[in-house]
Amino acid sequence: MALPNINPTETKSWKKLQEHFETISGVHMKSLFAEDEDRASKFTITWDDFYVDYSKNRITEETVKYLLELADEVKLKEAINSQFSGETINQTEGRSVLHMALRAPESADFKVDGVNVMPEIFDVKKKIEKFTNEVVNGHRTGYTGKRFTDIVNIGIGGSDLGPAMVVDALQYYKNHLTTHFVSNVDGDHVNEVIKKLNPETTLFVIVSKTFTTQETLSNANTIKSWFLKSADEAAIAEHFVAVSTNIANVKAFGIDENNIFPMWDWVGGRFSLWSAVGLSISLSVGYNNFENLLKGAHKMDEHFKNEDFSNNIPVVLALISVWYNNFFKAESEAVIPYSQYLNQFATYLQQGIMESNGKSVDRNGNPIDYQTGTIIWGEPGTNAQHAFFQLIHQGTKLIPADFIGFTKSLHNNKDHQDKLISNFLAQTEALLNGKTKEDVLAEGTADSLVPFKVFEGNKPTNTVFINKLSPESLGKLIAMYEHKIFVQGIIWNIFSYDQFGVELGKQLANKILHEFNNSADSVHDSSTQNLLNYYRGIS
Ligand SMILES: O=P(O)(O)OC[C@H]1O[C@H](O)[C@H](O)[C@@H](O)[C@@H]1O
Repeated sequence: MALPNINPTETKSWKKLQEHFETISGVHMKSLFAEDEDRASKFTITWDDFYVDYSKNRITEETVKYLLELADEVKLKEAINSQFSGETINQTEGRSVLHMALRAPESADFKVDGVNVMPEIFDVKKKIEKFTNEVVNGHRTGYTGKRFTDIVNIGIGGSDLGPAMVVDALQYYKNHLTTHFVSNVDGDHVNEVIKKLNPETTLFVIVSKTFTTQETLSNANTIKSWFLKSADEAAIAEHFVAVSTNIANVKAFGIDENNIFPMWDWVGGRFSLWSAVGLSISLSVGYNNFENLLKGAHKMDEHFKNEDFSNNIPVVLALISVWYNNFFKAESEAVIPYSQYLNQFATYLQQGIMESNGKSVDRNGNPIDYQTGTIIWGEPGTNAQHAFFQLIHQGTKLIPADFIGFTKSLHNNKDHQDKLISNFLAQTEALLNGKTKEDVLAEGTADSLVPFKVFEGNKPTNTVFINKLSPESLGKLIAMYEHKIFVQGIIWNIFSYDQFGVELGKQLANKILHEFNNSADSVHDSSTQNLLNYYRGIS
């Protein structure tokens, strides 16, 4: 069965939202708060250890009502059911989209082509658990009998960003193994990592869903050659494992069959950290913590699937984002985690959000005349405050922002935590209220400086306050954004699970690479041709 196929701009609710927008776009949120003392609690969802306050948005109850009607009109509920029941909702690639199955309990029933996939998921999970325990406990050793000290994840895109972000985010829970990530085809990346490694004690995890990706295969081959300078071929079986759907290519690379961790084409690369792609997570924080990450994501799946839309965190966040994207014409959204552990979170989300929803044709293949995927960016607070917050506060662009914070710190330093959270709260308050001319004058500011010190305010934020950063709460948070992506793709009537837009550059790079060593027979524009000649002349 196909996904619903409804042009959102032709729905009744879209028209209502358009008219409603005209009445609300000039309203300051300050007055919305002043008019309704229950506003904050009306627009707050509490669920498990999540407290999500979306009251600091340019919305009223009427806005939410129309947005919820939009969700109904585009048949969001049906779409969610189609996804969870394993229908081939990735229609352009003819695949199901079932990363939720990877974090479901063994008793769950997720079917692809009528076959329950839970048994094979659990076979691989058991393999991950056994392998993790053997490496962490030192029962599995390198070719000279020494225990492993270092793990190198070799992958790119979805085979790198998720594991890298999670390993960094969960460093508090880490064991003695040092984990490295090699992704870029830039040889300086792999060589800098190699400098830190001892071949006798390093385990290499090659992660590539397709096992055809230029960057990953180049890095894997470079590492293999370096490794073989100290070890012989037989040692590869002890030091190299692979995660892939392409078993034939993995074997051709020389990886022992027992060292292959399979994945499936119904797991999109950017949603794959829950599969064996997360092997380096499991190795870094131990299998139990990896399980807890999955458990958290599963809880969010249940919330998303079963909760009424008005109280459904991913749905509400997605609708608010559509409101800004399509009515206020906001181009970007910032994600600001008040946790240094989430340093790579925005980078990770960029792939998930922008690769999924960066589309400009609808599900009929027709060009779209409304906005789709938002630009995502961000950095942890408080650092971000000292970098780009000026533009959010006083620039000309509207940048809705998600503020993510944790009520408890992991190292229990109350002094730092109070300072961190006071900033976390103060920023959304400042963005809401701004600072009036009267306030500025009352501070004794010279008249000539007043205009520069006035803050308009009325800048929207969502606050996602979570009890504490743990594998489980991180799993919930990531899954929250995954479902937000899905909801937006449904509303915009696009296919969120293909990424044909990354192919053209790859094809042309291969052609140019060929030309570096062969007489050129293809024609380029004069700019590209000059640059190519310039490189050939001096390289
Ligand atoms: O895991 P791989 O097959 O090596 O793919 C790695 C990445 O490369 C591709 O170009 C896609 O754009 C990404 O979605 C994918 O995650």
